[in-house]
Amino acid sequence: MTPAFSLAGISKHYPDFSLRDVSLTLPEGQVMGLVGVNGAGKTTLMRLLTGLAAPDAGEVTVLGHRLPGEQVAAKADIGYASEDMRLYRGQSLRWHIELVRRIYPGWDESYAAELVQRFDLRPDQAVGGFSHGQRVKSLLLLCLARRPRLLLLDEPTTGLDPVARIEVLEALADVLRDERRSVLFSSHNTHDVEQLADTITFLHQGRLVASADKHAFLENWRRLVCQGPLPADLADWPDIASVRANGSLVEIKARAWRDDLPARLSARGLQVQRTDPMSLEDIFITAVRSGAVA
Ligand SMILES: Nc1ncnc2c1ncn2[C@@H]1O[C@H](COP(=O)(O)OP(=O)(O)OP(=O)(O)O)[C@@H](O)[C@H]1O
Repeated sequence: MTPAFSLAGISKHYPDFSLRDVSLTLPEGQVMGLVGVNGAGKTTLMRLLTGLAAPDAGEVTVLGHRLPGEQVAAKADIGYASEDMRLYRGQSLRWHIELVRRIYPGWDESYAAELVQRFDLRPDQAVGGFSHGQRVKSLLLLCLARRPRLLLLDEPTTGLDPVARIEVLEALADVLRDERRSVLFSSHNTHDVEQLADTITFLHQGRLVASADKHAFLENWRRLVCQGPLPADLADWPDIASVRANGSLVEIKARAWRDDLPARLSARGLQVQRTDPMSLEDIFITAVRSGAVA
């Protein structure tokens, strides 16, 4: 099956920032969450996928089309919604729908009408009077009703108050459940992507820190609380991402959990007292600090 996109050895350099050697594939029909702090390179990565920016090295292929050469063909099937897209404040949502409908032949009129209902939007009100949440939902509607095969959503929940954030996430979850389209969805917030994504990719300072199936992350990472003397070489074990000792208590974060880890620790004099799963947020922070690379 053709992947929704693949990035092979991508680098992009700006004067004060570089995206370095990123290789990443999104299988068709999957939802990938792209998580990173401010300035991690999320928007840069999205812009490379839309053809708005060209890589300095590596290959970008979107829906089987090589970019930038075949970007016209690729763009017809990409829906991109980002924070800096603006609606015309004095115009209504209906006016915007008409504008986009005329540009895109694949526009699905009845789906647009369904999304107006589902997102609880007033199509005849000027969008300048919409709340931030309503504007985000309007942008999503204008993107989704084109029925693109690949949806790129750049931080759709940023700047929303908690109520609007939940509303947008629920609306998106509904839509994505129905659709099974390919989606790349970026956020600062692991909680947001956790609800929607099948796979999660962590980006930090322009590098891919880790990328895996959401359940694999949760399976592979564990926090262990142990008692005993700290073996000097523990931090070098390849399955251990971090070690913190406080007196005789030792906290270990394991990145490749296997059932034999407690026995191996015990053989070195460290008794495991408890083993806990880790949240995606904790996994992200630990992966970034330990410099784990996908
Ligand atoms: N056209 C450009 N020229 C110069 N620098 C750029 C350009 N575009 C992005 N950058 C720089 O690249 C870095 C990464 O920016 P990017 O917008 O990709 O990060 P981000 O992860 O999306 O951040 P945020 O979460 O704050 O939106 C930033 O330091 C930014 O200033």
